[in-house]
Amino acid sequence: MAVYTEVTDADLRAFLARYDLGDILSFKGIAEGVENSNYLLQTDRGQYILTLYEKRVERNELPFFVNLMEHLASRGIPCPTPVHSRDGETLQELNDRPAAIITFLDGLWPRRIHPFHCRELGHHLAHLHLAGSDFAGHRRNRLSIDGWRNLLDACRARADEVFSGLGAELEEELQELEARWPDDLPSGIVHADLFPDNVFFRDEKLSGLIDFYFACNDFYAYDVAICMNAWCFEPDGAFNATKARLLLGAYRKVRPFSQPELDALPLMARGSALRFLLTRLYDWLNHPPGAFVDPKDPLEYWRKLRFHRDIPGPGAYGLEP
Ligand SMILES: Nc1ncnc2c1ncn2[C@@H]1O[C@H](COP(=O)(O)OP(=O)(O)OP(=O)(O)O)[C@@H](O)[C@H]1O
Ligand SMILES: N[C@@H](CCO)C(=O)O
Repeated sequence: MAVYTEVTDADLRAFLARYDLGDILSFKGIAEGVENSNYLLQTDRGQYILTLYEKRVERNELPFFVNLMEHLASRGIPCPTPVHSRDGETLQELNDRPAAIITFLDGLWPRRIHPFHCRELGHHLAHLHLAGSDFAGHRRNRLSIDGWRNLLDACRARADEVFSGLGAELEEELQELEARWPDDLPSGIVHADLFPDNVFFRDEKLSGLIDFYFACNDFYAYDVAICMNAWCFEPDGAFNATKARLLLGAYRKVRPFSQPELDALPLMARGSALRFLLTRLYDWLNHPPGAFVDPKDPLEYWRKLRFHRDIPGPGAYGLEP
């Protein structure tokens, strides 16, 4: 369910009068997604997504996200482009919410991951990192290591409701990451949430990258590790080294890893697993009964974290050192 704010035909007509998008052919709410209200809009000029930004996206950060999409799209990244109103604006108000119209991207997100998806992803992720390198905006990653401490503090007292001892294990893991987390790896704009439901494919080719609302400045290798965790484990929890090799191999052909980045990959993967474990744990412990959206499984990420903690080094990802 992702239509929190209703938009009537009259609201829509008044809103679209600010744009040069032609005649409305159809307009309907999109069920997928949880953060914002999204509508699919078809006019005689094409298809668009109208997003009304709900409470979880901070208003003062919207220009960063919208300008970033525009910048990346202008560099050839297959991401949505914000549509300008007649007076040149990309952000507007609709029904007391900030709102934007972005271009529609063709394709479907993969329900089942095949090796070719990982190769395509690695290639496009590296291009995204390169394309973001001359973007003028900056956004600190609030869900990086200092943010994990706040999240763990908020969950610590009740973590053992998931399993006895989880709280202590998380504390130990975070302390080790705090002691070892680097501060000098190559960094820049990262997507930070490039899960399969944010990546579209057509005919085995990547056709779209969406949902830039966690994008921020952080280590490139951390973004790679987020993808490895989200794409290279099988539904039964087994790590698929072939998928990782394809993802990392395609990435490094476009943007080679430095030796410190390669060495840091297992640590980045642990950090990235802890980040999603903690946000899922927080949601799992705090979701209201009967909420529309079922919380995602925190333990999936606990198992991933343990995998990366137990490997001897980045060779386990199928790469030459
Ligand atoms: N530019 C686009 N082109 C085509 N479809 C899109 C586009 N943007 C969003 N969608 C569709 O809308 C759905 C929800 O979008 P999105 O994932 O950005 O929602 P959200 O509520 O902002 O985020 P989250 O997934 O974090 O809850 C997507 O699954 C996709 O079906
Ligand atoms: N991709 C996140 C949720 C949305 O950011 C997760 O799977 O926990």
